[in-house]
Amino acid sequence: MTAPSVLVHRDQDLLAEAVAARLVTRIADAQAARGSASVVLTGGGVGTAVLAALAAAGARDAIDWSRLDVWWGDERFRPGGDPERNETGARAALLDHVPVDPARVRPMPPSDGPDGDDPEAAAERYAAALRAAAGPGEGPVPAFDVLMLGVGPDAHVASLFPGLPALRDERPVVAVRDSPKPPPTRISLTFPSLRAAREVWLLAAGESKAEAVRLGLAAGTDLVRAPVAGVRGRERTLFLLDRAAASGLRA
Ligand SMILES: O=C(O)[C@H](O)[C@@H](O)[C@H](O)[C@H](O)COP(=O)(O)O
Repeated sequence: MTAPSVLVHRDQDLLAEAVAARLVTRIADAQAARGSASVVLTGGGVGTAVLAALAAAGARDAIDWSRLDVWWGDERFRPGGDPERNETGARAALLDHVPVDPARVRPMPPSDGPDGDDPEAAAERYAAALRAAAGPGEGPVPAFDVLMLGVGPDAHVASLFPGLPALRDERPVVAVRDSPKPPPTRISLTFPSLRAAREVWLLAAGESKAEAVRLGLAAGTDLVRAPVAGVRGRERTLFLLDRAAASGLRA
């Protein structure tokens, strides 16, 4: 686990553009080094703004989209195409506009998918897909090149909410019921899977995130109270913020 570095940009628009530029470089570097790259997407306002900024960036063509694996850190357990699904937002913002290999885009199963309305079975299915994609010596999930996460004002990340049992679950992917943020039923990677990433990028914009960001960086934060403090990359952890989200940090 790596100690986080903090980068602050002026506002959410600039943050999204800067993260999109960083993604181009990160993905192209990983493809040069290992032949392909893997990213884990997040829903939420900033995460989706980053994807839209990437779609609009001329430099996006520096990515070989056909050699990119796309995963999600969490998903709202809703029918395919539902506007609440993180997948739906990511497709509209980016994936529908670039030549990704459809077989390498791995959304979490919807509630009308192969397992029907059974989020536990859907979580197991996603865990099996991750296991199958993991290389030798990588464990139950791949060593993702970059994993992006939003954070809630309550300091949740992915669908790991304060106080819920998913925080202590060692399985790679779990069903979450009773999420305090609607919709109540979700699927989420757990801490061990999130921590398998080479790089973790925590994205936050706006004053409402300032306390969660502060807790995420403070020493000794209780992970049950502030899950954001529990996610670190194996090689690098970045907190990518706008000024308002960074306003609780000491200069
Ligand atoms: O399902 C969700 O709610 C998202 O996956 C969630 O993890 C989100 O990323 C954060 O809550 C930040 O969301 P905003 O950027 O919209 O505040």
